[in-house]
Parts: sequence; C-alpha cells; structure tokens
Amino acid sequence: MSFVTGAAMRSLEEAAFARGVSAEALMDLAGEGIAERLIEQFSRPGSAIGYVGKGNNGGDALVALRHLREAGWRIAIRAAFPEEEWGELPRRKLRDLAIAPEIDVPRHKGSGPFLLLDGLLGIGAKGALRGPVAAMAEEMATLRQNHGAVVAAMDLPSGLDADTGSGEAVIADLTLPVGVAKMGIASPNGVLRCGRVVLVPLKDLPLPDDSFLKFFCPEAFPGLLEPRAHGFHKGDAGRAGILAGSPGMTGAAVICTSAALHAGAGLVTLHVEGDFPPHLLSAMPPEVMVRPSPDPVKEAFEARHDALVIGPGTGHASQHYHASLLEFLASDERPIILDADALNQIAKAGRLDLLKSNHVITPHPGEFARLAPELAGESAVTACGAFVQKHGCTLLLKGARTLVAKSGQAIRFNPTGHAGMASGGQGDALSGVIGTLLAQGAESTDAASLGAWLCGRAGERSLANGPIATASDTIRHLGGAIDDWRQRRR
Ligand SMILES: NC(=O)C1=CN([C@@H]2O[C@H](COP(=O)(O)OP(=O)(O)OC[C@H]3O[C@@H](n4cnc5c(N)ncnc54)[C@H](OP(=O)(O)O)[C@@H]3O)[C@@H](O)[C@H]2O)[C@@H](O)CC1
Ligand SMILES: [K+]
Repeated sequence: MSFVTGAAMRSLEEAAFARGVSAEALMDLAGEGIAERLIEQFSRPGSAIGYVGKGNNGGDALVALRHLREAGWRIAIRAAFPEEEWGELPRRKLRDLAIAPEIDVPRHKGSGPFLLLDGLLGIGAKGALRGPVAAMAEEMATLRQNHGAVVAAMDLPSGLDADTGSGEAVIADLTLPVGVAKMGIASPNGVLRCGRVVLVPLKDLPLPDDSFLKFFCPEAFPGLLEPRAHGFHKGDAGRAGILAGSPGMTGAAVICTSAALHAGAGLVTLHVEGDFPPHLLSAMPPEVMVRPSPDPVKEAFEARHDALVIGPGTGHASQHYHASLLEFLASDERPIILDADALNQIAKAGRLDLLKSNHVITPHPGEFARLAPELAGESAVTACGAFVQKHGCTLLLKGARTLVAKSGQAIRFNPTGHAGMASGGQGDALSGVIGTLLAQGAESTDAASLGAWLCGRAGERSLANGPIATASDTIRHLGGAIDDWRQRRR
C-alpha cells in the first residue's frame, strides 16, 4: 500500500462521497477501527482522555472514546475550543457520547493504562501549533513526560505536515493512520514523532498502490504467511543453516537459532568453529543441532540447507573462516542472509561485488556506513534506493523505522517496533526469523519485511510487561505476532 499526500487522501474521500458514502459513515468506521486497534495494543482497559480540536480529527477521537467506553475504559474529554466553534460532525459525535468536556487537567485514577487520544489536528494542520491547540498539545506532553501517559495520535500526530512530515508536532507513542498512511509519517521527523504505526483500514476506501514507498502491513500483503495445511511436515517448514557465534560472542548463536525455531523452521543447524562453550550448550534450545567443526563454513555450504544465515557474532572467528566465507558466497545460489560480522568482512575486504540477488543483507546504520560510505548524509530512503540500484541484493536497513529495498521494487517501510527494543541481540533474532522465512521459500523482500514486521510486533506485545523488550522477549512473543499478522489480513 502506498503512502499518500493530504491532497490525495482528500481525493480518495471525495471519490467515496461520490459513491454515496457519507463523511459521517467514514468517521464512524475510523473511530471504531481506532478503538479496535487500541484495545489490541493494551492487555486491559484503563483511562482514555480524548484531546479534541474543532475539526474532524477530533470526531475520530470521540467515536473511538465511545467504543473504548463500551469495552470497559473510563473516558473523558479535553477540548481546545468551546463546542459552538466545532464542526458539525464532531459536535454530533459529542452528543452521542453524552458527556461534557473536562474543565481541569485530568489525572489518572484507577488501574490500567493512561491513554491520551490526540484528536487535535489531522490532515487539516497548517503551520506551527497555535493558541489553545498548542496549549492542549503541551498538556499532553507534560502528562506523557511526568505521569506515564501514552499518546495515541488519530491519523497523524497533531501539527505534523501530512506531506512533508515537518513541524514541531505532538510526540506520539502510537499513530493510527486512518484509511491510508500519510507521506509525512515516513519522513525523518515523522519517524521521530509517530512512534509505532498501526493502520486503520476503511473498507470504503481503496488502498492505493502506486508510489515508490510502501507501507508494509498485513492488510496490504494478504498472501504472506498463510496458515499451514494439515498435511504440512517439517520438510515444508524449511531447513535453516546458521553460521553464528565465535569465542566471546556465542550468545548471538543462541538468540539467532532460538528465533529461527520460534519463527517456525523445520530444522535448525548451527555450525560453529571449534567447541561450543558447554555452559552455553545448556542455553541452546534442545531442538537445534550444533555442529562444531574446524571448517564450519565449508560444512554449512555443503549441507542440504534451504537457506543460510551468516554473521551474528562471528567477529572473533578465524581468518580462514572469513576467507572461506567470501569464497563460498561467490558461487552459492541459495537464499542467504548476511548480517553483522559477515557484512563487516565484506566491507573490510571491499567485496561488495559478491552481493547478489539471492542475498538479503541486514545492516544497522553503522554497518551500512561501512558498506556505503559514499551515501553518508543521505536520508535513509534515498540511501536505500541508491544502494540497491548498484547492488543486486535485498537491503534491510535497520533504524528507528526499518526499510527494505530491492532494485526494481518499491521501498517498504516497516511500521512495527519501539525504542524499548534498542538492545544487543535484537538483530540476531531478526536474522534468525528472516532465515526461517527464506528457508520456507519466501521471496527475499517478503522474507525481510515480514521478519521486521514480526519482530517489531513481538516487541510491541512485550510492552504489556513493561517498556523494555529484550531479544528473548521478542522471541517469546513471535508466535503471538504471527497470530496478529494472520488476523489483520483482509
Ligand atoms: N474528511 C473525512 O471525511 C474524514 C476525515 N477524517 C478525519 O478528519 C481529519 C481531517 O479533518 P479536518 O479536515 O476537519 O481537519 P482537522 O485536521 O481536524 O483540523 C482542521 C482545523 O484545525 C485548525 N488548524 C489547522 N492548523 C492549525 C494549527 N497549526 N494550529 C491550530 N489549529 C490549526 C483549523 O482551524 P482554522 O485555522 O481554520 O481556524 C481547522 O479548523 C483527518 O485527518 C481524519 O482524522 C476521518 O474521520 C475519515 C473521514
Ligand atoms: K491527531
């Protein structure tokens, strides 16, 4: 699904009106969808305060509040303007709610999450936040900073320009674009202000599919990760061969292989140089076959694996290991994911010519800078596009928002995940998951973007237990993330 400008969004709405759909019906669907997605994000009800401006963005928040109340949430409203100044639709939605806006700053009473619905401004925002809207945005920021409130933006964080993503907008923890994601969300400022992004599809609006940048979500990629047929056997689930871990960095191997298993691999084999430390063998999932060898690279490439994962924690392997890796890479046609130290070796040897269409590379910004120093200073989207024009591989560039690119295809933007996942080991888990998807036969950009979506969503599920999600938390929640993907397809 493409990202759209504010004007393109208005045209989509106009087309729906011309087909007889009313603005009120769209708002009702938007508010209901927002509430549904919010309920999914929290394990139990709490307090929800709707911050409303005078436009339709506030109407979305009021409809969502009504549905949250039905689901057991305590609700209240804070209004930037007296009701007489509101538009006709939000006024109607206030009447449906039958409560009056609060005069004072709300306090979180009772248990559960303290949720603020940012319905001050949507695609109607122009320029810097002004007057009472700016004051309400400030109030939300204080409650978020000092009182543990979580801000959920209706459509866009208020004040974010829908097209350029510029503006000192509200900082949200979660943004729920209505119908289609707006371009500004993918901009560098948008990424910093939107938090995680959960699309609210509207059945009366088509999902446009024509831009160079795509929003990656289950609703727009329904063919991926289909449920298994009853006759499915472990051969269908893929054999993943993993070259990970080296002296002092063996934990990466544990994480990567566990993630591969929890993503559903039929067989996972770990190839390591020398002996695997006995104390870590006990941490290894018993399902993993560990193959220590003086020449693990050769063994991994010669084994009948459907896909290979290479690089997590291999930085302290021998020179022979690294040299033979480059040699085998040149001739093997299997799907291969190259991560971390494998990428550093390629960069160090200046062998980017080895990167081919059967490779998925997953650098973080530091590793990417070593691979492509000439792209320093470019935006992530521009840098991805330029890199894959030169190299045939699939590129997954990690960052506050992960991007996936391949020559000749639109760049994909992954909306899941959060800052609490910024810790060592998450990349090792991601490469294990992508390795499994590749071993199961997924096309390389699908495997990479689905891997990023699933790991991000698993980290979101872990938020029920606190703001930090370790790689082990991500792995634990992978099954739930797979369920979420399947349930959101339409
Ligand atoms: N259309 C539809 O069918 C559907 C729309 N939907 C929803 O509606 C949203 C769009 O609604 P909208 O067009 O009413 O505009 P909206 O963003 O609420 O605000 C406009 C108001 O903001 C004000 N204002 C502007 N800039 C400002 C600033 N910097 N600082 C302060 N104030 C500022 C401006 O006031 P003015 O400057 O004109 O006095 C104006 O009154 C859309 O994002 C989606 O959420 C969904 O329900 C689906 C159906
Ligand atoms: K908003």
